[in-house]
Amino acid sequence: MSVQAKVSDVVRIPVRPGGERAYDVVLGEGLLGDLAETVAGRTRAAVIHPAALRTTADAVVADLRANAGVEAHAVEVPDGEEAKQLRIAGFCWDVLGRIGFTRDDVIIGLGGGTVTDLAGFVAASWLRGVDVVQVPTTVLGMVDAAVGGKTGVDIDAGKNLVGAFHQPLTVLCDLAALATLPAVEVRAGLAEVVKTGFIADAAILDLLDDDPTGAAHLPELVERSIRVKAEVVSGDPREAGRREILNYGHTLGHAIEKVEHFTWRHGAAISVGMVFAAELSRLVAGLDDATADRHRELLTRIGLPVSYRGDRWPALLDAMRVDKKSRGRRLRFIGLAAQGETVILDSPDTGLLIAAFTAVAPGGLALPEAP
Ligand SMILES: NC(=O)c1ccc[n+]([C@@H]2O[C@H](COP(=O)([O-])OP(=O)(O)OC[C@H]3O[C@@H](n4cnc5c(N)ncnc54)[C@H](O)[C@@H]3O)[C@@H](O)[C@H]2O)c1
Ligand SMILES: O=C(O)C(=O)C[C@@H](O)[C@H](O)[C@H](O)COP(=O)(O)O
Ligand SMILES: [Zn+2]
Repeated sequence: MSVQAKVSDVVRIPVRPGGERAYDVVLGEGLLGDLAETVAGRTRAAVIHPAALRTTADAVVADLRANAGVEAHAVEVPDGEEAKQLRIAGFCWDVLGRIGFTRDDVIIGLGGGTVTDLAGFVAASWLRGVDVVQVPTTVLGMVDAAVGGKTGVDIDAGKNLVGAFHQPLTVLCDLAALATLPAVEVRAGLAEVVKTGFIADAAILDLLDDDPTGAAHLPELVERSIRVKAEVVSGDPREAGRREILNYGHTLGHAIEKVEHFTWRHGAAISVGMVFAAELSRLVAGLDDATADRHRELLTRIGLPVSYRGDRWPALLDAMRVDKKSRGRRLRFIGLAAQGETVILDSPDTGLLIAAFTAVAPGGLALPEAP
């Protein structure tokens, strides 16, 4: 495989986080060829990637060596959430040490959200911060993970609990990469697209109603989602306030991921989390029935899960307490008062939390009996 030439129109979406690096998210087909120009002048590049993208990574390395004069190295990491581990960050740091990576060298994150999160974290921590170019190759990576500078790894105590904010140099979303993406991964990415629809851009939901596979409108869905994320992150890069809306569905979603030992896809977990958030919003924020019901209907049509085991409630509640939105002993959720109108649900009553969870637990809660 060789790096493709540019074949289509390119859209540039600005991310302008005040006080932090400004950059563009570039969206089009055949963008890998842009990498040589982007990193020209650097001495070294480390291309962090999973096995599934080995051929692409090798082609990028060859291109950077031949056309940018950069000493490029492929750094292969485990697949999926297995990559987002301190042990794997340690492996990457060892490689960087071995190849003598300096402050003006550049890391390239080539892969799904797990890889861009890991590569971003390695870049944030190596020598206290080096540049990273994000090249997301999944729907989820393009519409969400690679944009906005949240980087990190999972630990036993929970999801993304160790990390840093570190904005990339640029984000290259090459839609051609999605040709090899398995359908189950497309569906997982659509969960974040649906999230963006409910919190901000209702047109997204209409496009998915029209074709729940996403295929008919994929470039538009990706572009619309990136535009929302870019706008939110530009206004609040360090999540001091409004950026929290991007966490819609994530409080329960991340808890499910933890309880399932990170074997669930992120998109699948937040799909259940959004149905729960919608039920809670119906109970405490006056969300209308049509919008609340639309969550379950649309996510089901896409093929995403909308329910979870009732007997796991105590473990989920424990996991939610270390969510980054929690303050002291207060659990906080992102809710919806209406389509596109987010609200903070601060310390909802336990009975209402249980009522909302019961709506996503088909067999009921089946809590352990009191001794
Ligand atoms: N930093 C953020 O703001 C942010 C936002 C959303 C999600 N995330 C994180 O993103 C992660 C999920 O990302 P994901 O859904 O992309 O999962 P992923 O990175 O595990 O990728 C999914 C699978 O697709 C494979 N793959 C990737 N690109 C491919 C391609 N083009 N062709 C074929 N196979 C390919 C991968 O090897 C993997 O097996 C989670 O860890 C989540 O927490 C981060
Ligand atoms: O970019 C954000 O901000 C988000 O919350 C986007 C989420 O989709 C993403 O899963 C993020 O990694 C969650 O962040 P966390 O701070 O809850 O770990
Ligand atoms: Zn997410």
